[in-house]
Amino acid sequence: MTLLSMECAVCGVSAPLTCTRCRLVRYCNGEHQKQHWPKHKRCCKPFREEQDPALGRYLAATQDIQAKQIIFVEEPLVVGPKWFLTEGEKSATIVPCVGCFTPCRLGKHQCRNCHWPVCSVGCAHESLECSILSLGNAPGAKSDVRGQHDYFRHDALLVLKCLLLQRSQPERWKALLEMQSHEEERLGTELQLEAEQRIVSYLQQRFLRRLKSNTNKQNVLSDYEPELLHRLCGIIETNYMVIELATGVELSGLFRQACMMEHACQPNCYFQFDATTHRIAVRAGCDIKKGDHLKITYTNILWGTQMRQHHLRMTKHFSCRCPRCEDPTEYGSYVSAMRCLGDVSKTCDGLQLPVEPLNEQTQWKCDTCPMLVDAAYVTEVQTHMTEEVERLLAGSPTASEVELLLARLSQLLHPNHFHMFNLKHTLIQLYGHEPGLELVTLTDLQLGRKLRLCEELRNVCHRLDPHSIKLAIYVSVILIEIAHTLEEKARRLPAEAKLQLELAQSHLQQAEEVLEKVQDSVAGKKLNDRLQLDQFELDKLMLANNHSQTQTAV
Ligand SMILES: C[S@@+](CC[C@H](N)C(=O)[O-])C[C@H]1O[C@@H](n2cnc3c(N)ncnc32)[C@H](O)[C@@H]1O
Repeated sequence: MTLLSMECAVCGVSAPLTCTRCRLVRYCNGEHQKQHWPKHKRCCKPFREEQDPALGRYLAATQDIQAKQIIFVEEPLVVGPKWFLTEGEKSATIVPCVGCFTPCRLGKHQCRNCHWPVCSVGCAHESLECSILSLGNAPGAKSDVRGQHDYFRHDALLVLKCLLLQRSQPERWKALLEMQSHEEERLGTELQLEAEQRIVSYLQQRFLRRLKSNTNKQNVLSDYEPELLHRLCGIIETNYMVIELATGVELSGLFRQACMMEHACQPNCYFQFDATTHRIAVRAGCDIKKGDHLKITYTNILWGTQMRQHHLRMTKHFSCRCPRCEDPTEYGSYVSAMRCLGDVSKTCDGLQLPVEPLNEQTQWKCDTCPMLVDAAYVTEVQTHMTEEVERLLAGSPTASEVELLLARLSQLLHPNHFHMFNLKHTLIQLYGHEPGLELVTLTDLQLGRKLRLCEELRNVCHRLDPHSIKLAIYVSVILIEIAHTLEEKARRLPAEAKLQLELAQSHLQQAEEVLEKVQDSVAGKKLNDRLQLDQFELDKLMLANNHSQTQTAV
């Protein structure tokens, strides 16, 4: 994907000059740049960097910004392999090429100098990085696989890439060290312990300490002490952004400006990557007013407040105080709400909500009876349910298995609770697709249930993310499934066919618009392909319906 037009903003010919302030608009000559300025100044670099004791550095709009407008585009300070690896990824036989990050088989091709895995013998990588990696004793391609996994720790490469900026790109190094690292908050935490074992001591023992005894390389780096490496781990953990390539490969990147955007549980910006240059484009997800902060979401906005807060505290070391976090109902979505079970003498239909949502130890109070429960009870129930839901969803369940768990959880949870949401989102994709449950075979009751579930889910998404900035994939799936259901209703009720088909068409158009935001992601592309087919099929259906109506009229 090319993020920016390469043509002159005035006459459209290929343009060599760029506006030096925002670097977003191009011109073929100075005359056209001058001519365009009265118009361009209304959107040229519409933000500035500011500082706040609680937030640190952040970005604020200096003028009104329209939805979808590109706010800025920037080069990465550093891009490297995925930062947070699951246990499975740590022991995978397919690993990123040390040169271009293309997935390659461990032991197939190796760099001639450092012996790290490469996609092909000709794929070169950065020479300084290669010379440091060549200080290690790489295991041979035929050696024990566990030994190879232990040696080729590609997540540690990201830290090495950061470290090498001190020599190769001093400007970027300076910008990197200005980033928030939360060094003090990390001291003694599990995150720091893990970083010590997996990254810091590994880089030190296998490569960096050997610099001292190597007369040619002694002065390559002025600082590679463990404290600096821990600081870099903190910077990465606090700031890294996930870059998803069209191939499905996930990389991690650090960006000077984009990483300054603060977190909010309802964001107003989103970003897209150029897979070739790894540049990032930050866009407005909705209209942004002058003075508003530019905000993205660092966590999963479908989680309830307690889980989001926990995740942000553990990884980013702050407590979010956005309006959603302060609202026990989370904008009326009730995604954390539990059902009140009443007491031994009386059952109750009320809902348990956190008294102080920002307090991890808060009590939960019923909105109908005086019943209070402790945070520990809620956490225990939630943890148990998380395990059950994850286990079920990991095993490609059938619709009836999902219905069973839903029925069980509905005794304890609000229908919109995030666990219920997850199960229902799976269910709408099973009704109409599961073998034996294709649309034509669904009973009217099942079809009606599918439609009701879709509407419930859409309502939750709208409350949490009214502009579908973070939930674009979820929302487009819901819209597409609504369209399928309406098409099937049209087939069953010829008298209403025209209306139902037009409604289906409008849902597919909405899905297309929502998908624009995620057009560069693998899931977004896949959904978009499916949407094109659906639109084609719907057009055919509409034509056939028009034709049969004309025939009837004649
Ligand atoms: C990606 S950095 C953002 C840039 C950072 N403020 C700086 O000065 O470099 C993330 C850190 O910014 C701070 N931060 C971001 N959003 C915040 C929020 N909503 N409330 C409090 N602190 C926030 C936290 O310290 C967090 O770990």
